[in-house]
Formats: sequence, C-alpha cells, structure tokens
Amino acid sequence: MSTNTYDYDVLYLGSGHGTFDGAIPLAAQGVKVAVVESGLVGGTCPNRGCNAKITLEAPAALANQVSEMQGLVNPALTLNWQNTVAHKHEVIDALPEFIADLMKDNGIALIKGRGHFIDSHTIIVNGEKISAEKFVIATGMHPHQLDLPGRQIVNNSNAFMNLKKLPKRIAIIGAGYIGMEFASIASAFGSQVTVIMRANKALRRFHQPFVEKIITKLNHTGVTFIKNANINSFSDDFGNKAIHYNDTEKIEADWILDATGRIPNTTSLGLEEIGVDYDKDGIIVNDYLQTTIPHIYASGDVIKKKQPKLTPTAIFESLYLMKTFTGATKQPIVYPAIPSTVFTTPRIARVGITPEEAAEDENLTVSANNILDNWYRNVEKEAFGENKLVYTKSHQLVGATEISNHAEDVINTLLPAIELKLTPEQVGRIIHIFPTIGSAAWENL
Ligand SMILES: Cc1cc2nc3c(=O)[nH]c(=O)nc-3n(C[C@H](O)[C@H](O)[C@H](O)COP(=O)(O)OP(=O)(O)OC[C@H]3O[C@@H](n4cnc5c(N)ncnc54)[C@H](O)[C@@H]3O)c2cc1C
Ligand SMILES: NC(=O)c1ccc[n+]([C@@H]2O[C@H](COP(=O)([O-])OP(=O)(O)OC[C@H]3O[C@@H](n4cnc5c(N)ncnc54)[C@H](O)[C@@H]3O)[C@@H](O)[C@H]2O)c1
Repeated sequence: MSTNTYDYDVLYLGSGHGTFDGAIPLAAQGVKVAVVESGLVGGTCPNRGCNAKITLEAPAALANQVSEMQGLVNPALTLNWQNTVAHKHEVIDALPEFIADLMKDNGIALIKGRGHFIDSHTIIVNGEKISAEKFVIATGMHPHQLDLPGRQIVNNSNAFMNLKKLPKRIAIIGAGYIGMEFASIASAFGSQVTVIMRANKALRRFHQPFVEKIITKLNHTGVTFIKNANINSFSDDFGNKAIHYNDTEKIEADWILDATGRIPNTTSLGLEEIGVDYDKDGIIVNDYLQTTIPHIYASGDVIKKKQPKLTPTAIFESLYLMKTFTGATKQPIVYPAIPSTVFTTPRIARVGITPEEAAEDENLTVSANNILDNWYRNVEKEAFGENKLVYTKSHQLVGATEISNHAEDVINTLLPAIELKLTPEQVGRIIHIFPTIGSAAWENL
C-alpha cells in the first residue's frame, strides 16, 4: 500500500475506539499510519465515558447488592464519593499513555493537534501540512448544551465525573443513557436527584415496562422525575441554582447537569470546503464507510447511522476499515447484533429484535420470564429480574432484553445464539460451568 506521493498511507483524525482498535493492527502490517488527536489519546470511552463511568458505578452496584442481602450481611454500606473519584483517576489516568505507547510501538505517528482539511488529500495541523492517500474521520461527539438564558451555570457529563464533592441536590435534564445512569450513581452516593424530562418516556430505545421498573426503583431511593417539562431558563441566586420550566414552575438545585444528548464533531474540519456531506446526525457514509469523497472514510460516533453509537460499534467499524485497507475484505460492512446496557442498578440490557418489534410480526413469539423463579437468582436475593426472549417459529433466538443486576452478563452470554443463529439442537450442545449466570441464562432457551 505504501506510496511516495503522500506523507502517509492512512491518516486518522481522532484517537478513540473508532481509530485505535483498527489503526494499531493496520500499522503492524506495515501500512504507514498517522493519528492526529486534539485532546486526550483514547478519546471519550476511556477518559470520560465507559471506563470512567463504570468505576464510579461499582460502589453503587455493590451497595445495592448489600442492601438486597440485608439480614445475610450487615450493616448497610456507606459510599465515599471523594475516594471513588480518586480511585477513578487511579484506574483511568494511565490509559492515554498506554494507548499512545501501543500506537507508537506499532509504528504509528501520533500527532498532537487539531486537524483541518485544506484539500481532499491534505490536512493542516499546528500550521503544518500533512498529506495522506486515505483518511478516516473518527472525531466522535461532544455534549449537546441547551441554548437557553443562564446556560453558563449548567454542566455536562465530563464535569460530573470530576466532581470533587458531590452536591447535595442535583438536577439532571434528560432521561437517556447519561441522565439515568448518573441519576442512579448520584442517588446511591447520597445526592437528592431530580430528573427533568421533556416528554413522558425515559430510555426510548429500551423495553418500556422494564424502564418503568427502573424509575420506580429510583423513586424508592429518592429520585424525583418531572415529566413533560419545557425548560425556559436557568438562574443562580448566590449558589441556589434553579431550572425554570413550563413558564411558572421551577426546580432548585446545587448543581445542574445537561444530559440532552451528544452532537457529532463535524464542524471546523473543512468538510464543506472539500465536499464531504454531513447533517446534524453525523457524516454520511455508504456501506463501505466511505464518505462522499471515496478515499475519505468515517468511523465511530461521528457517522450518521441507525446502529447505536457505542464503543463496540466503533471498534467493529475500525476493524472493518483495517480489513478493507489491507485488502482482507472487499465486502460492505455487515453489522452484527449490537448489544447495549444502561448501567443503572438494576441494569437493563438488550440485543436484537425488541418485544415491541416482535409484536408487529406474526412469525415471531415472545416468551416473558420472571427470572427470580430461577434458584440461582435467589442466591443474591435480587429484587428485580425479568426477561423477554424473542423467537422465530423454528425456536431460534432473535432478540433478548432483561432487567436485573446481571443483565449485561446475561445478554453477553446469549449473543452467540442470536448472532450465529443457533438451532435448538446446537443450543443443546452448549454446556456452561455450573452454577453461574451463563448456565442460568441458557437453561430455558
Ligand atoms: C458519559 C458516557 C458514558 C458512556 N458509556 C458507554 C458505555 O458504557 N458503553 C459503551 O459502549 N459506550 C459508552 N459511551 C459511548 C462511547 O464512549 C463512544 O461510543 C465511543 O467513545 C466512540 O468512539 P469514537 O472513536 O467514535 O469517538 P471518541 O472516543 O469521542 O474519539 C474522538 C476523538 O477525536 C478527537 N478529535 C475531534 N476533533 C478532532 C480534530 N479536528 N482533530 C483531531 N482530533 C479530533 C477528540 O478529541 C476525541 O479524542 C459513553 C459515552 C459517554 C459520553
Ligand atoms: N451505557 C452506555 O452504553 C452509554 C452510557 C452513556 C452514554 N452513552 C452514549 O452517549 C450518547 C449520549 O447519551 P445521552 O444520555 O446524552 O443521550 P440520549 O440520546 O440517550 O438521551 C438524551 C435525553 O435527553 C432528552 N432531551 C433531548 N432534548 C431535550 C430538551 N430540550 N429538554 C429536555 N430533555 C431533552 C431526550 O428526550 C433523551 O431522554 C448515547 O446515545 C450513547 O451513544 C452510552
């Protein structure tokens, strides 16, 4: 692939999972690769997304488990926010250097700075022109901010995960992934949390009867949900902050989080000048992840797509591009079933066809199971445990969703049955270590 015409064979803009999982093995095969990164190496997931969030969530999950096992273990736990944030730093602070070293050790030129196209084969970084035969735009997303009077007092998810002291009263705008996960964490650590919703549905992509159970659980731990709120403005009266909504109402708080979604990083890249098309949902690509300029590709959250914008999706795309660039595949990208979890306590996880979609298709059946009936789930005295499994007429599993403390692990174990389209006979060939969540999950397939 190497060419003398350009400085690099492939140049990636951004160093998150949409880049490095594929760029490292690509460079290891002798392809001349550069990665340009304007912020922390590794991007959102390790530094201010998944890894950071799950470290803050772990004590909340443990406290929930201990409270469910009261009587067997005593007394209830108290959680320490300051130490947990410090521990988060111990867990994640070394990751940018670790990922940077992996890149450099495999021959990638890591360039710190913000990249901007000046023509379709050249970007400018820190005033220097760099050319490449191919580009991958993997610039991710940034938090959306409500553009309303007083917005300067409102914070985003990055700020939440760096709070040195947990505010007594937190108001969260939005009941999507971030709103619900952070409400669950903050409330477990002792904050009085109010979630303000634009309409009346939380976590729209998830099975609503399970979502309602999460809301009920959060209500019990002191979280208040305000539905159908049209926010007008924000105010700060000597530290007593307020969200004003529906013209006459207000909710007071010490700290306000805007969790109203994330916006693709498409501006200031020079895309209009060179003719790469995008809209508010991201960069438009074809089935080969090519943009409107065929030698410029896109990967990860910045792509406009119907698949969930998650780390496993970004990893799959960066690996697909690696195979495309080495010639290992000439096929279009075919996404597998992409699982996702909301890391509240308990969790909701899902993959494949939803019970709602199945209800519209006469060839599919839904089996609803109270999994607390399974003796193994009673070991930890789990309070919530239901799943819904979607089958074809030949009893092949095509979708699953679960609410429980271990929902993410259950859905992970079911993935091969769905993605590899296992028949009942093949399912019967698989045995699991007993007693484990895997064996409990497959018992009734
Ligand atoms: C709070 C939070 C929690 C999350 N939790 C989960 C989870 O539990 N599970 C899950 O699967 N997903 C989770 N996600 C989503 C996950 O983090 C993203 O899907 C994933 O990080 C996308 O990777 P990416 O490479 O596309 O983008 P990013 O990781 O955002 O990387 C893009 C990089 O591009 C850089 N960049 C932007 N513009 C330029 C430029 N012009 N020049 C150079 N560099 C540039 C940015 O600095 C950034 O480092 C979470 C996200 C958030 C915000
Ligand atoms: N567990 C995970 O995998 C995980 C966790 C966190 C984030 N993420 C990723 O990050 C992305 C962003 O998360 P998010 O929670 O910010 O987005 P989201 O799209 O999941 O939720 C945004 C919420 O804000 C609400 N909203 C939008 N505009 C509003 C307005 N004007 N007023 C009030 N409410 C409004 C929406 O109705 C929705 O409930 C997710 O889509 C996902 O890709 C994933």
